[in-house]
Amino acid sequence: MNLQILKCHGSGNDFILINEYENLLFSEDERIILSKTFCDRKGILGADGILFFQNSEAADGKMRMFNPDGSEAEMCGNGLRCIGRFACESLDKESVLIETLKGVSHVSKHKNIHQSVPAYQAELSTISLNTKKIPIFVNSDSLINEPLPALSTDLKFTAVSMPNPHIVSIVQTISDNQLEEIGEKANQLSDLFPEGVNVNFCQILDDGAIFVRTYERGVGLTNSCGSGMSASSLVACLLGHHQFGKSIDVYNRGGLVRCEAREIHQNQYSVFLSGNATFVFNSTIAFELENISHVTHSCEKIFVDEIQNYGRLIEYGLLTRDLRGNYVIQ
Ligand SMILES: N[C@H](CCC[C@H](N)C(=O)O)C(=O)O
Repeated sequence: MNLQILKCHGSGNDFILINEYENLLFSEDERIILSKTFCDRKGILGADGILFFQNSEAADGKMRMFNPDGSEAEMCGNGLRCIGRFACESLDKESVLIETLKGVSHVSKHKNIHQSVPAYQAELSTISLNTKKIPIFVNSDSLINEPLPALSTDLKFTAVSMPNPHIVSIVQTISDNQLEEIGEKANQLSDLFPEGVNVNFCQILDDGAIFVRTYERGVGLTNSCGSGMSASSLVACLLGHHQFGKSIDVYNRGGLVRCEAREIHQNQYSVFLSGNATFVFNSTIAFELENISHVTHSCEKIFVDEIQNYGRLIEYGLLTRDLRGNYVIQ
């Protein structure tokens, strides 16, 4: 079959977007095969996930997101901005409602985060600190800045459902090796995290910004994780490092986003995640589902200006701040 795809990214977290708005193209098993094959970075494409844009009876459109290991996620913050932009442009709207596995999110075009880098804002509002909702099997209703000895002898964690599962640790310095070790261990402990978990290290920077690095369930270390940066911003407010209702610059290996956590009612939260939704290329993929190992693709359009403008944003980030979270001389 020949399949049109759009490669896109949110803060360096990259996705293959497949438009099924007019009609569904794949069975459930085929979606798993596609995500494992097309996301494989040893193949001709490679990505942190596949986003299926579908029709919805409850909203303007629906997002289904699959990780490279074939698992489906309840939320994908960076992907939500990309699908939100695709929906706005396809439906000629400035804002849309996007149905996800466990809720509906508002996505709207937002003020640029940097010249010529259009930004979109996604509202993550299906959030819970209840351990049963995450789920994490511990003997308490919530886990707020507590040790998890099964993972680490010195770090403390806060568990939050976005509604995909996250744990966040506020750390002094970010070690990729330590994060990867804890991330792998956490996703092997099914008696603690029955549905796996995304693990986030969050560094509070001296100018009020934060730096977040994430080991993603079903992926591993990624340039950034939208729901992880949102979870980390919420936890930074819960632990008194930041104020609810104020925008936080969130730096990451893929660039930067802005998050604003709000307490809507007691113990009910929303996080507004603003950042780029960059289109990279359109391509037609030719393959046979029966023998999907043989895939060819012909690139129809490369979004050169968008790629260059986002690259300048990264340079700016590097000039004013090492994206690994430390200041460098300007
Ligand atoms: N790996 C995540 C899904 C993608 C989340 C991330 N890419 C984001 O932007 O939120 C999970 O299994 O929950």
